Amino acid sequence: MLTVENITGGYDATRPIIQEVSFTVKKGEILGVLGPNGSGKSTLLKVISGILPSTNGQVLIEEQNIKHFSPKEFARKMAVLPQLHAHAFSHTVRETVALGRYPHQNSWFSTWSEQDENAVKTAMKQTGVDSYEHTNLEFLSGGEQQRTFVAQALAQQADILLLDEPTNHLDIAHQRQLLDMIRLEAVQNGLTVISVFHDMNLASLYCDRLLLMDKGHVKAIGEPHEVLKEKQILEVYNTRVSSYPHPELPKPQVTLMPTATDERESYVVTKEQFKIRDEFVELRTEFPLKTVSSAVHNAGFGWFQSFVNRAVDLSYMCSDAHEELKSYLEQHDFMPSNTVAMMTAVAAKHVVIREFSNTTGSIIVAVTAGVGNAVDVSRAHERVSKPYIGTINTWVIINGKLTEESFMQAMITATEAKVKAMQQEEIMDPISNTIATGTSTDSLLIAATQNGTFMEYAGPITDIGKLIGQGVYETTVTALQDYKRAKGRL
Ligand SMILES: Nc1ncnc2c1ncn2[C@@H]1O[C@H](COP(=O)(O)OP(=O)(O)OP(=O)(O)O)[C@@H](O)[C@H]1O
Repeated sequence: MLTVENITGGYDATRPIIQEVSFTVKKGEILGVLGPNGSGKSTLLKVISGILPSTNGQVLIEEQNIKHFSPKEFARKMAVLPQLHAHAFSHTVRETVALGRYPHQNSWFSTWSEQDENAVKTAMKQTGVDSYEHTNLEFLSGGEQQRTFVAQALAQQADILLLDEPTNHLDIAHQRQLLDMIRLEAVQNGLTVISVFHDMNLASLYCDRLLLMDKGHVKAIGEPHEVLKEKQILEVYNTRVSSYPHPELPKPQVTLMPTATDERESYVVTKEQFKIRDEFVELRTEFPLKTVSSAVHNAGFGWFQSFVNRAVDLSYMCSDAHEELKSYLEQHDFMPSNTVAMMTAVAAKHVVIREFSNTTGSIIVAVTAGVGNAVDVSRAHERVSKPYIGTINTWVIINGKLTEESFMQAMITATEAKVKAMQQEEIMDPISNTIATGTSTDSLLIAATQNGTFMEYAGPITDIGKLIGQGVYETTVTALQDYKRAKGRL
């Protein structure tokens, strides 16, 4: 365990750079150090590693003050990758890495052991520099040089590793490779790591805890979600960020919010922009719309400029509907990465498109309703049969600026309105013989221009919620009546 106790220090005793810094790092833990330029991150590492003096406080390794270690003893405890290297360009990669073995030798290179050899070879392999071990550093790229210096620090086989921007110069693949490897060393071999990062997202992904420096002081220390708070980042960096979850890991990620004004002009989507083709309904917009949907293609949140509701034959069967739909979009001149698409068994000509407005703004609702597969969701557990095609696809396009909360509430409001329409039209679940709440494959899309009226909430008592409720209900009722008419039931 490394303990930093109330450390104050810097380059000049009369002007301490870091002040009263305290924290502990457990064995096998990775602590990421963040902070703006000049906040004292590198200075902190230099004071911890004894390169710079402290005027107050102490650094302890396993409860022993580092001042009591001999230089070689200390080097076996702690290895340092500095931010700026004294580039020994005339050395080969192997020679540079071998320098890391210095603390393990009695006299300079005279006792090169098998253990030294193995440590150098392993470190070169771990960092992927073994293939150019005999090349002089001057002939390597910045990233390759960086990895050689990391290899040197690893070859030192110290218990604690201090890294100053280890991913400097590295491409995304080498960033991942290096940090995966360091994480593995921490988890499997108990390597303790303190590393300076500029990239908050990488730090969040790979570190157990983060320490945020501000003007030489510790502003915050804790797990990534405790440190990467929007307000805290704004205070320290004077920069607005937005935090979002990593898609696979419980690690927050942040994205920069530019101060530059939005170049998009104010614009609205109108009903006339919808086109009904033979095989699909399409909407193409001038600017991307922020969208959340359960569509087949590009579900979830995103920004998209074209929207497709494709009619397929009742017998449509495909082992990979995602791929098939993607090539269909390409064939029909849609850019798949910029398009949300869903499928229906209802002919495109049966789509019902309506525009609704009140003082808050306007929305357009488009519904295709096929209810051959109607289900009462509260009785669905009684079913064993596989679903067949018969889907209600609902689009709600909103001229306004929604929060994420409103997007979610808009989905609930629209779903409730659809259920009410099913009730109104007495659409039955043929198996339970109760009123259906939808079909087993319904899809919903909410898309907003993100300019115009700010809509913080979209529940039924808000102006926008009222529009969605009325709009989805009335449009769905009409679509259901059309469906019945088409089936000759009315
Ligand atoms: N060699 C030096 N002599 C005197 N002062 C220095 C020296 N190096 C840095 N400083 C000062 O110490 C302060 C902190 O610098 P430090 O390098 O620790 O910041 P940092 O957080 O690592 O910044 P960066 O993100 O830019 O690498 C700065 O105000 C800087 O001017």
